[in-house]
Amino acid sequence: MVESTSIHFPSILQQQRPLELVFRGVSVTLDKKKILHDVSGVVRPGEVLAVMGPSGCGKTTLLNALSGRIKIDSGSIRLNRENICKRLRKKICYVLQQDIFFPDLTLRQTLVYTALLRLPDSLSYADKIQHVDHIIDVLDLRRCQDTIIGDVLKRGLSGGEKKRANIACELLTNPSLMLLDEPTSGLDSYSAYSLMSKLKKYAEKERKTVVVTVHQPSSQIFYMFDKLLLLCNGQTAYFGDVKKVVDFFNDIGLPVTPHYNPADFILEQVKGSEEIKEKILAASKDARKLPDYPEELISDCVSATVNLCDKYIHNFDDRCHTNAKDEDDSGRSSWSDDTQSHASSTVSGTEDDGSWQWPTCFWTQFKVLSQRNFQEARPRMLSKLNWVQTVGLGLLAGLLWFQLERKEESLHDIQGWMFFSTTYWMLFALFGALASFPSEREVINKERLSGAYRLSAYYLAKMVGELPLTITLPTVYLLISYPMLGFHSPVVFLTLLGFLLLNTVVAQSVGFFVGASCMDLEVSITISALYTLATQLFGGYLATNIPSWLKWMQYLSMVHYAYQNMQIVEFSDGSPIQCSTTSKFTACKTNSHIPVQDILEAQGATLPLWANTLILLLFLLVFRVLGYVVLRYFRRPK
Ligand SMILES: Nc1ncnc2c1ncn2[C@@H]1O[C@H](COP(=O)(O)OP(=O)(O)OP(=O)(O)O)[C@@H](O)[C@H]1O
Repeated sequence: MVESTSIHFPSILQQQRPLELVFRGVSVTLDKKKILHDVSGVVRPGEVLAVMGPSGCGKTTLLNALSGRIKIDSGSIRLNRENICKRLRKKICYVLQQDIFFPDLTLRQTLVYTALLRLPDSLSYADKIQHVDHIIDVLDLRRCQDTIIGDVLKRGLSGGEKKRANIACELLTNPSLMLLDEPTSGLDSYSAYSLMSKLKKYAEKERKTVVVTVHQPSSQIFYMFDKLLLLCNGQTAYFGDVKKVVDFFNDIGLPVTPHYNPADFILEQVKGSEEIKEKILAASKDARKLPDYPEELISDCVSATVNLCDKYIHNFDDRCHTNAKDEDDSGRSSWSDDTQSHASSTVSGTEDDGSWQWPTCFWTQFKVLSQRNFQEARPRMLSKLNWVQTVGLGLLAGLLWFQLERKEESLHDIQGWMFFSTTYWMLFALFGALASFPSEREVINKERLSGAYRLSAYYLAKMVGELPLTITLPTVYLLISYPMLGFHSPVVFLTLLGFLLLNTVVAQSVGFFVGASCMDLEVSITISALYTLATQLFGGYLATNIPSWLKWMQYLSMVHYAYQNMQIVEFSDGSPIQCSTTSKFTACKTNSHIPVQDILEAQGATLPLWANTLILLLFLLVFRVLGYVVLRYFRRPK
């Protein structure tokens, strides 16, 4: 980390007001299990509060509560004496324990897209890029800026680099309050120290309020914190100055062994016997009566004891109004328009304007997300393996049905090629969309929770950004196989291609809808397999004598419509099919060629081209809308 580099924010981002965080008597129950009981603390601008405690004591739950991601049963969480609300949440950034990114994007691309989405439109593109460069230098990420983020399958950034990348994304927006869940986990001692000292300097210099959860800090890191909140079974075991914690333990008869890391010592105590835990918790309760216990944790600032708070109110802009007004404002804010997200680090141009604003307009969000979607999906959708598969199958299909004659004897083969082509691209698109969804969902959820963009902008961008990639491979496949079949009409080729692509895009919508609806990948694969196989059975090629009571099923088969359309085009506009001497078509008794209608009826087709197309478009619309509704109302990020 570049120690000498301080953080310079563009002037528009410097308008952030320092925030004092006060949480008092916070209790949280999850799934009927009491996780936090009466936890209190205060962190002032420029201070770093460390939340420590054994695994499972409720550190992450506390950060979730402070960020507004989970509801509290009782108590209050206030920023500058104001109950936390939607408007204030945008000033909070929450660096999650997990590093959630698109694995195929480079670090620089990730940061640039974050800046373009989360910095206000009033900043120019050049300023945003300059700011990204600056943050890259501050967090000493220049050497790895062009490395992909990576995941378990692809090597990319190291664990420490990912952690810093995670923080860099949040720092970009110059948040007033930073909540960091175990930022040093997985780092070596030097990197951990370096990161914490950078955060400490940042908090001091920029008057930021920082809360971090840590597991086992070194003593060097431990004394870097200003305040400590020690949790034991979800209760406060100690809250106060870090420098006084040793005295606290000494005073209750648990003296810290000399030359022993105090952080290790106190953690061992709160993991000790029930008797010791009781002793510590009782002493912590008694400490609330001591004169140096923060006043704002004793009295309720808003309700009655305004005088106590006056001491702090002068430090801050008194534009922070009462809670009632705020809730009223936020209820009417545009935030509720398109997202259910709350915790955010987004910066909008002006402060305290009473309503929530997206950092960028819809058009910017759509443009940036389309670009990002294209860049993120390209390596996945146009991977070497997919090229090999497409070219290989195009050649194989071309060789299998090579130079087919336009005779009744070849009819079944021509139809076989059409049916294979439609079903193959249906499966490819549907399962492709399904497989990409679980990892994408995590990133979207994180970004929706941070209030980075409208869901509608993301959704539209996803459709548009991926479209060129979705249509590339089927086009190549058709370009290879169609001429090999011996068919040469460019008009027929283009029309067939149109229907093949429509079928592919419809299948992708179904995959996206199923992926969005099912949280469990196995369930979504099973549902998709059932649907696609049923769709094939009722497509009109495999079974031509469908029992009348099951006939309705073919109307749910998207392949049915695409396959029928391909036949209508090929047999109407291409060269006609010659009757055989022993033709099964009655029309061949008087005709030398099979009428198109007879070919279609033999396959159970009844609808004209326009009707099949309209139904395919309806499939597309319905599944796209359903996918949006599911994400908007049923799969809200929590
Ligand atoms: N949604 C939930 N429903 C029920 N229990 C939960 C839920 N989320 C967390 N818990 C439980 O709450 C307790 C506190 O979890 P939390 O993740 O806050 O602990 P932590 O101190 O951050 O742990 P660690 O240090 O291991 O990350 C744990 O016992 C956990 O199993």
